[in-house]
Amino acid sequence: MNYGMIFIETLVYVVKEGKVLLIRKKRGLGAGYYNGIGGKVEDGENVVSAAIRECREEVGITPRNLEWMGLLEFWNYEDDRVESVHFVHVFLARDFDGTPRESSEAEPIWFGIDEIPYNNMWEDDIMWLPKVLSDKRVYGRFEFDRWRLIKSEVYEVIPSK
Ligand SMILES: Nc1[nH]c(=O)nc2c1ncn2[C@H]1C[C@H](O)[C@@H](COP(=O)(O)OP(=O)(O)OP(=O)(O)O)O1
Repeated sequence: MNYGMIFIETLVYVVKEGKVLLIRKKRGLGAGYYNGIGGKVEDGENVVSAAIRECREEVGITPRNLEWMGLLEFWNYEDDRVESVHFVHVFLARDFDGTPRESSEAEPIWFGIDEIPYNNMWEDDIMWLPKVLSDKRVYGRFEFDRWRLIKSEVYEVIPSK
C-alpha cells in the first residue's frame, strides 16, 4: 500500500432550525448521492481549514464554529487488494455566513432531520449519521468491495474526563 492510496477527507453537516443541509453531488465518487459537504484535505491544509474551504467551494457558505463529531474509515477493495483508504473527519456546523448556492460540484438542499433520503445516500450513512445528528461522536470503519459495502463497525466515542 503506498501513500497515493490514502486520502484524508472532510464531511460537514450544517444543521439549522431542525433541518440539515445536504448536497446532491454532481460528479466524482458518489455522484447522484446526497451527502454532507466535503472533499479531500489538500497539501499544506489542516482538516478544519479544508472543511471550511469545501463549504465555500461547493455551496458558497462559510460555516462558523465547526464541531468535530468523529472519524470514519472507508477501505475500498478490488479483488482482495486495497484500492484506496479514506479517513474522513466529520463536523457539525450550527451557523454559517452566506446563502447556499449551487456550484458545478453540488446542489444544496435542506432536509428535515426525519426526511433524510438515506435510500439515495452512501450505504453506511444510516449507520452513523443519525448518531451525529443527535450530538453523539462516532468512530466507524467500513469495508467496500468496488464501493459496495461488505463490512461495517460503528462505535460511539465517549469523551474522557
Ligand atoms: N461511504 C461514504 N459515505 C459518506 O457519507 N461519504 C463518503 C463516503 N465515501 C466518500 N465520502 C465522501 C467523503 C468526502 O467528503 C468525499 C470525497 O469525495 P471526492 O473524492 O469527490 O472529493 P473531492 O470533492 O475533494 O474531489 P476532488 O474535487 O476530485 O478533490 O466523499
